[in-house]
Amino acid sequence: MTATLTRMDQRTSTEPDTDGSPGVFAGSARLTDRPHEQVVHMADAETGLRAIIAIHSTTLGPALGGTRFYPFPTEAAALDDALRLSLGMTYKSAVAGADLGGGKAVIIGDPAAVKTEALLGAYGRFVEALGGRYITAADVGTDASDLDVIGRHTDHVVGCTAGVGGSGDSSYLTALGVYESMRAGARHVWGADGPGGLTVGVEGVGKVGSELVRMLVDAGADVVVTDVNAAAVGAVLERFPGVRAADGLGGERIDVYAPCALGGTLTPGGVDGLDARLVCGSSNNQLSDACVDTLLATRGITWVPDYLANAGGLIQVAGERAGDDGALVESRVRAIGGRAAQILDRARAEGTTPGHAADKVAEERIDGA
Ligand SMILES: NC(=O)c1ccc[n+]([C@@H]2O[C@H](COP(=O)([O-])OP(=O)(O)OC[C@H]3O[C@@H](n4cnc5c(N)ncnc54)[C@H](O)[C@@H]3O)[C@@H](O)[C@H]2O)c1
Repeated sequence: MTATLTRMDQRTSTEPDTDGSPGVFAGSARLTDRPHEQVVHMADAETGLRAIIAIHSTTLGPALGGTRFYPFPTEAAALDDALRLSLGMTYKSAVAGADLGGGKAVIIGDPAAVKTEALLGAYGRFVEALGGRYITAADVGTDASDLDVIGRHTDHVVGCTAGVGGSGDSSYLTALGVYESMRAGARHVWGADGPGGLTVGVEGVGKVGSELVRMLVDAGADVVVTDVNAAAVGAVLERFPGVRAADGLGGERIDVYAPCALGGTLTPGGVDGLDARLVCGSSNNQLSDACVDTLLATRGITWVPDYLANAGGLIQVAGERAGDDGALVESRVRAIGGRAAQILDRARAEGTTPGHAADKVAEERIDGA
C-alpha cells in the first residue's frame, strides 16, 4: 500500500495563509476560537482512497465521529465539512455528558461507484494508525456493514452489526432523542405535553426521519413529509395512511419544522418565510450561518440546537464502548429531553438564544475539564 499520512496541524487556525488570506482553518469564528488538534489526510493510490480525518478535541476523551462517504466536488469542500462536523461532535459529546471528544472523517467519492472492501480496509488501517485518538462510526454513505469491514483493520470503531458485537444502526435512538427534544420544545413554546395535535413538517424521511414520523403519529401529531426521494415518501405513506406528502415545506402551515435530511437548510432567507414556531430535527449543522440562530429568535421561532437533539446515536455508541445495557442507554437518550428543557429555560432566563446557551453548557464542561 502506498499511503501518505500527512499531519496538517502544525499551523494554528489563527495564522493567515502566506498570501494573507484567512486560510481554510479560519472559515468561521468558531473554527478560529476553538482550533482543531489534528487534521490528517490520506491518499492511497492502490485502492483510490482519499480521506481526511479531523480531530477537533480530545479534552473529554478520544475523538468520536462518523465517516461520511460522499462525492464532494473538491478536497476543500471535503475538508470544510470534516472541520465543521468534527467541531460539532465536540459540542455534541460535551452536552450529552459523554466522556468523548469530537472528530469526523470524510472519504471523497461516490460510495455507489467506488466503495470496495479494499478501500474500506485501507481506511481502517488509516484509523488504526492514529492509535485510538479517533474512533469511527457510521454517517452518510456508510453503514454498520461497512464498519464491520473497517473493524477488521482497526479496534477503534463502534456501531458495527450485532453479529460482530456492535450496537448496529443508530437511527431509532437518534429519532428518540429528537422526539424527546421536540416534546421539551412543545412544552416551552405552547405549554403542551408533546407534539399531539400539532402539525409537524418532517423534511427527509430516511432512516431517522421515518422513525420520527412513527413516533409523531403515535403521539397524535398531524404529520406532513417531504423528501427528494419519492420511494422514501411512498414507504412512509404506505405505513402511515394519515400522513400527507408535500413538495417541500415552504407553502405548508406547520407548527414544527423537523429538518432530517442534510444540513444548512435554515438560511437567512428561509427563516423569513418559515411558518413554524419550533424547529427540532436530526440533521447536523442545520444553520447555514451562525447568524440564523439570532434571526430565528427574533422571529419568535424556538430552535432546539441540532447537536443537542440528535445525540441519541452518539449516546448509543458511547454505551457500546462502556458495555452498558440497552435499557440504560435508552434512558440516557430519553434524558436528552430534560437537557433540552434546561437549555431552552436558560436561554429564556439569560435573554440569549438556545444555540448560544447550548454552546455555553458545552464550553463550561470542556474548559472545566
Ligand atoms: N442516523 C443517525 O443515527 C444520525 C445521527 C445524528 C445525525 N444524523 C443526521 O440526520 C440526518 C438524517 O440521517 P439519516 O440517517 O436518516 O439519513 P438518510 O440518508 O437515511 O436520510 C436522509 C433523507 O433525506 C432525503 N433528502 C436529501 N436531500 C433532501 C432535500 N433537499 N429535501 C428533502 N429530503 C432530502 C434523502 O432522500 C433521504 O431520504 C442526516 O443529516 C444525518 O447526518 C443521523
